[in-house]
Amino acid sequence: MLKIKDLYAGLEGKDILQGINLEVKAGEVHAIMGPNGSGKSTLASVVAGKEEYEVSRGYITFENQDISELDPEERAHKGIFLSFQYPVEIPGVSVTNFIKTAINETRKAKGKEDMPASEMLKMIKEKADMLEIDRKFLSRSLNEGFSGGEKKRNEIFQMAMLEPKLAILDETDSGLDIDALKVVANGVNKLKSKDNAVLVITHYQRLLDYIVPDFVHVLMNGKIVKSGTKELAYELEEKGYDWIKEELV
Ligand SMILES: Nc1ncnc2c1ncn2[C@@H]1O[C@H](COP(=O)(O)OP(=O)(O)OP(=O)(O)O)[C@@H](O)[C@H]1O
Repeated sequence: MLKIKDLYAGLEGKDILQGINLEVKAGEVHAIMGPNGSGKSTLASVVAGKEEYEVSRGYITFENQDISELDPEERAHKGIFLSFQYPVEIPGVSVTNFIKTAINETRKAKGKEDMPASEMLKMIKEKADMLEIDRKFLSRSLNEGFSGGEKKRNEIFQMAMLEPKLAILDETDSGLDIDALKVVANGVNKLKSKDNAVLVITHYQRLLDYIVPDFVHVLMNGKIVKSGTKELAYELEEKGYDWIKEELV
């Protein structure tokens, strides 16, 4: 589904990513871990196509199509979803209206009509129930005065509604209390199928107890320096990153 080959990318002429190789197949969950500043969020942003980032070498393909030149909306329409590290506030636009617009824009890009209102309403109810989201929450202005946990819950609601092929979750565990963490993980797990994939960026092994990864990768200085299974996440939790740095010398 997603193939990243020898990717060098960054900002203002400086490469933060220094030769990333990664393949994510349909049905797989990959976790990216690594010390602060190693390039995890940059990788998420580059895959999602954030405009300030430039690719200087290598390529990214999604479903066998080079997406390196596509803008973020086109990538979203193809089914790539990135949860925002710092969600924007949009006063006057409710959670529900925002997602309705997003869904209909995606349909339009595929040449489909708007989703009928009754179908949309049914889907909103289903997904809100699944994620234990209060109905009152749905009519609030997007992210305005949301607590950290509410922001995350809203992101997962957006993801559940959009049903992306590739969901990239960046720092999803920050600010979540343990119950909210379970709800978020539950949402991700319900989205999981043999046809879609999840890339989850996290600092803590804890989240991976709930969203169980097939592969764990360690990013350091813009490179994937080690890959393994979920056991690697336990090892990192216990030992930190220094032992990997020592292995690399
Ligand atoms: N907009 C920016 N301008 C300048 N430097 C940036 C910018 N965004 C990222 N960087 C730099 O790129 C490097 C990688 O940052 P990135 O946010 O990708 O790391 P990260 O692994 O997600 O870190 P953390 O775990 O702290 O969230 C850092 O040194 C950071 O300072």
